[in-house]
Amino acid sequence: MSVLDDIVVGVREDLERRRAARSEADVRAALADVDAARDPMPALRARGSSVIAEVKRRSPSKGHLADIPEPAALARAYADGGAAAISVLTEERRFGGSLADLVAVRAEVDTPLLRKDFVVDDYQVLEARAAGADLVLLIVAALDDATLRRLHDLAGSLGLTTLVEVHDAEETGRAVDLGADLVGVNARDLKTLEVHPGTFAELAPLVPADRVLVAESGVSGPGDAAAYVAAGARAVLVGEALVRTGDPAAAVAAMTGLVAPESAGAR
Ligand SMILES: O=P(O)(O)OC[C@@H](O)[C@@H](O)c1c[nH]c2ccccc12
Repeated sequence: MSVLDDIVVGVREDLERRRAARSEADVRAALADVDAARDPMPALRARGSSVIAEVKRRSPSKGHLADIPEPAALARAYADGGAAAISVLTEERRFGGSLADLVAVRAEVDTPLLRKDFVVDDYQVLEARAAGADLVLLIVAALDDATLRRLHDLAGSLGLTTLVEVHDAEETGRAVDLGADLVGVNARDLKTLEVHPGTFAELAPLVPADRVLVAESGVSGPGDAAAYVAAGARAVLVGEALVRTGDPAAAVAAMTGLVAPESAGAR
């Protein structure tokens, strides 16, 4: 079993526990009480790079990254640094997150929020919106086409933006065919956990220029961000480098507003 398959097994167990405690009908009823979802696309399409800053305590590949006793305080720093969106990892077993983190961050900032998890079931999309998320991640490698489309449509019907994550050419084709406006290229292969920094430049030309590309994983600072921007990224999604620095606001600001040099291939 690949690492991804293994993670999804645990995610399904956890989600069935939550569904037993709170019915889907209850979650749907709660949707009436949340503010309309914020649209992250105008900021992501604007000139100059954007940062999607992640609240991440640990990962299967790196182990412990940061304690983050107060996710809201970290999110405040990200917002102050000019993050276009904030990603909150809600997976519990491997990443040490929870939906409670998302709720806490939502109460603190007005920035668009991404629920970063292994979404495989309608229930998770509904609970994301009910918790105040504005975006959800859909990982192409974890979903068959019918499920990918159903989750994408459900998210759209709730006003959620989907970040559709790919790590090879086949998955990129599936994301493009789906009509995904926001495509994330994850340099970390979730099947092996290896990082391949060249993946972004390989896959970017396969994505039509009207879509917004996000470079995900292994971005350690402005130099990496600039390289991705030159290869066609409008945004970088950064976790580890931001949760480990002493000044997350400054770190976000340093990766924001970068523009591709004239010589870079326009997408
Ligand atoms: O901490 P990094 O290397 O900056 O990576 C952030 C983000 O890309 C990574 O957390 C991630 C990308 N896609 C995911 C899917 C599930 C869990 C986590 C991820």
